[in-house]
Amino acid sequence: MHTYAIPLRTRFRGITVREGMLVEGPAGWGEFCPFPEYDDTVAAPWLATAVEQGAADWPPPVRDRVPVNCTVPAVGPERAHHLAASSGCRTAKVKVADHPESAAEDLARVEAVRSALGPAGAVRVDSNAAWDVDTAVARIRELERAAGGLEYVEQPCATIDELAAVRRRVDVPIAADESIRRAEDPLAVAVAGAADVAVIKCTPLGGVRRALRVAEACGLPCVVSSALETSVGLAAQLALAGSLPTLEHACGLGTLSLLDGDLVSAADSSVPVGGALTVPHRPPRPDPVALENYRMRDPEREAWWRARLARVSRDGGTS
Ligand SMILES: O=C(O)CCC(=O)c1ccccc1C(=O)O
Ligand SMILES: [Mg+2]
Repeated sequence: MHTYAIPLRTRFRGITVREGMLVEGPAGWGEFCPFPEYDDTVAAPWLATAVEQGAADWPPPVRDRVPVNCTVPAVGPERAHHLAASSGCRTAKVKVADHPESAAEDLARVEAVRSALGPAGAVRVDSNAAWDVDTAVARIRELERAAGGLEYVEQPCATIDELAAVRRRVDVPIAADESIRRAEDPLAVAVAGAADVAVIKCTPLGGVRRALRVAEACGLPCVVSSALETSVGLAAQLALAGSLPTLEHACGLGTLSLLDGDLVSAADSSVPVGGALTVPHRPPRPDPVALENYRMRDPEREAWWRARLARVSRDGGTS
């Protein structure tokens, strides 16, 4: 196994360095990278995803290429314009509500992204559950105007009931992300009429096969989205995106550019070309030079990750 620490190019989700481990199975490598604040119970399905990948136990894909969005973090308008324009993607996902006074910056950012993509592009926003219902309704209307139309807004509020309330009051479609983390969640989202789109991440859900069942239970169009993995973990997400029976929206898997580097060779790297990624048929192998480059150098963090992996492999899945 290998423990890594890769700096982020821009702070994302409050983190500046992505840490995780690569673990080798009988048929390939998987990635174990639950965010540091997650407890062992939450981390357990992340390990299941890595174990499934290590067994190369993925369903056969039904498509070779997956269109992706470029992800625009909470940056200024010039940088946002550059990221969207240079991505080659026709869809952009813009992070908003990064801090309590962000409203004006958010409007400038979506305006810049729209001008970069042109009228034919699609702009979606993600507020990571930051708003209450009234704030969400007000902000979504302003953002929609500034963006000249929004494809959807991802997780405007924290709870399923709040999502349903916002959905009744705005015309912009609602996507559920954080509300879909456990296998029983999608049914709750569906019953409440809380969303138009389901954001599915196989990494926290426990693997490609499990996520496919979750997607089916949702009965909604799905967007497969990254958990900020390296190309090793992104391979599982791409296997999921490749095997969904239908795919109507660009996926949120173009996130490698948020990291300073990768753990595989350039040929195996999941960098979008022409706004799309290729579905891998087997897990990519880590590259020894890259592994050394991004090896975890802090012995305390290294020990922390090894202890976490040991605990979760021993009893994390059962307790
Ligand atoms: O969907 C994307 O474009 C990128 C993935 C992304 O935003 C993300 C990455 C890691 C953790 C949470 C999220 C999120 O969607 O909120
Ligand atoms: Mg999200």
